[in-house]
Amino acid sequence: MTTRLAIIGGSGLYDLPGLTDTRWVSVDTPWGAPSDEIFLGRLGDAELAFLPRHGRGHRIPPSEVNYRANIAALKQLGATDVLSCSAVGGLRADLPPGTFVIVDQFIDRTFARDKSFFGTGCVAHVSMADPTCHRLGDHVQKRLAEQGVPHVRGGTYLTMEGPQFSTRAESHLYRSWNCSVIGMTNMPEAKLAREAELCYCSVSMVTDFDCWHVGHDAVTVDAIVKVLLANAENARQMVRGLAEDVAHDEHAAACGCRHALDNAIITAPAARDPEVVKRLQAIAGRVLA
Ligand SMILES: CSC[C@H]1O[C@H](OP(=O)(O)O)[C@H](O)[C@@H]1O
Ligand SMILES: Nc1ncnc2[nH]cnc12
Repeated sequence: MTTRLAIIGGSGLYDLPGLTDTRWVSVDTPWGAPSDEIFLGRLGDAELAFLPRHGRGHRIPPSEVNYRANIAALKQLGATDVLSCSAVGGLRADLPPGTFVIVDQFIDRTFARDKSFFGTGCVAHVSMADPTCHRLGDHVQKRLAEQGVPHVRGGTYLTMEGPQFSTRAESHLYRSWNCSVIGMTNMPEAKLAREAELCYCSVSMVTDFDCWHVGHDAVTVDAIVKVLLANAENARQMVRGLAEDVAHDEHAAACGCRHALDNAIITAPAARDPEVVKRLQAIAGRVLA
């Protein structure tokens, strides 16, 4: 299996200049339409797909992003690896704005989103013990180090429902849970990537200190955008380098993420709903064929 990298661009990352053979393609999925058309292009001999999570112009709020359609569309286009880029608030004093965190754990506090491709007619339970791809994280870390970008390997991303930012009491609560950063989008994205057997790595760029830090004003969109604009080129450069590395990674095919469904489906074959199974071909064809 070849490796194909997809980038999900978060706040401030709505395009990916510098590619060749570029085009925007429209993709439909059994779960509806993704956030926008998907941008395809090449970097050297690497093929890339790019999807702006909130759509171009940032039209879609975090609770209304169709996460299932986004992940399914990337899978349908042949993506094997997903790099998720996000803006986050820092919940630790040693994670100031401008720091990139290669997240490796999540706490999911969202409650108004579709979180699984599976359901009545075909039930599955994938492991989320290690929700991100360590191999992909290695590539990201290497690139950020080469670029001299301040970064941290590992951290817990608290996903809140939003769209309002946290109260001060909530911010302190999440700090007491040892969370590193806070955002509104990585769940259920990471869960769905796992169900679709995609390698998933979240790179979160700290844009603010949320509202817990006595020495800093509470977060505003204005302040976030300023930091995003100042750091967007770091993110783009990292992505461009990563494309080549991922394309030539000999270990990719053996990655455990790509076998997440091996022991996950519990519904007996005879009890599966044929319509549901048909829909699931888009993301689970490997085990349901
Ligand atoms: C623009 S401020 C809040 C907004 O930014 C983050 O989005 P993303 O993860 O797509 O970069 C955060 O989760 C909120 O959706
Ligand atoms: N403080 C914060 N809370 C939630 N999402 C964010 N995205 C960027 N900063 C954030």
